[in-house]
Amino acid sequence: MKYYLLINPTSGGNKGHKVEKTLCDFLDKNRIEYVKYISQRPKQEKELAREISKVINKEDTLIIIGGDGTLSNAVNQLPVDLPFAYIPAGSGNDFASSLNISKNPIESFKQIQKKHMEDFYIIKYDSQSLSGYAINNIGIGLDAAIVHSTNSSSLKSIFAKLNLGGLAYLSNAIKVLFRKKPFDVKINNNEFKNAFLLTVTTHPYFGGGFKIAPNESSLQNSLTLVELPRISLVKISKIIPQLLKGKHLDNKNVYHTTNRSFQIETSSPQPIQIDGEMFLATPNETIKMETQKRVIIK
Ligand SMILES: Nc1ncnc2c1ncn2[C@@H]1O[C@H](COP(=O)(O)OP(=O)(O)OP(=O)(O)O)[C@@H](O)[C@H]1O
Repeated sequence: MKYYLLINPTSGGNKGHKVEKTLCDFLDKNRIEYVKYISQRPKQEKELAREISKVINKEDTLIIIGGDGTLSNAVNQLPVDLPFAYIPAGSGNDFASSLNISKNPIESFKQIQKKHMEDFYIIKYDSQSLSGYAINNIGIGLDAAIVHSTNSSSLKSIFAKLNLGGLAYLSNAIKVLFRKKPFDVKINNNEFKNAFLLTVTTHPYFGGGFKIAPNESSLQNSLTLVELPRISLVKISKIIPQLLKGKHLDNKNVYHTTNRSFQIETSSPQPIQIDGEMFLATPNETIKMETQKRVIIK
């Protein structure tokens, strides 16, 4: 029995490397057998996940160490029935928050050692140009533009080092708010005019800790869709404090619904973020999203 560690050392402004060191010192000290797979370049965790899944035995445990992006890339390559564990080392760590996984690496490792397995649900998506799995959320429009702006901002790693991942999103959200144009969209064949923000999520957390869907849970076989039309900036500014308190769904301008699957059709090209990675939806792209069961060791 051994542990397979898949590590992104650069995640969370090099937090991945610190977590690797702390964990490996602990494993060495306690004579626990492990093998390290360290990603040396962006996206290499995909290859490493495929390699590990070919050699790992039933009694072994795969532990993914990195941020939400690393986990998302790895999960997309793993067989759906392969249980895995996760130790967060990102800047936002929304996935870890969703399953209450400790951000202390030794604490979360001790929990993993107990080998408690739990079913949870991620998003399976499919369209003319995109297919795969999302562990957190898929956003179209404003949401994607914010993620794009945050990822390309030099402030992200500074905020990460200060443990303020959410602040990086908030400052970029305010910047993008003034620029993004609304769009028309069909959700399960119902027309929504002037959509501005549209997110489908499998758990509450979004953008480094904001609860966009406070009642959703990864442990539930469901997805929540939240949509906000382009309303005046005065009205939007009233929603921001509500969002910070997790009360925005009470606002009459915010549409939300929970289902096991959604079909979304965009009428114009729109940026899409899938677990923080940017794509572009072509006009009339139909994106189907549904729940997909996975197993976590925690
Ligand atoms: N050695 C490497 N050098 C640079 N980038 C890497 C390396 N290994 C992996 N990556 C890439 O780093 C990107 C960011 O990783 P990740 O999202 O896990 O960290 P983060 O952005 O700090 O955390 P979060 O998503 O929680 O904010 C991923 O797209 C991943 O492919």
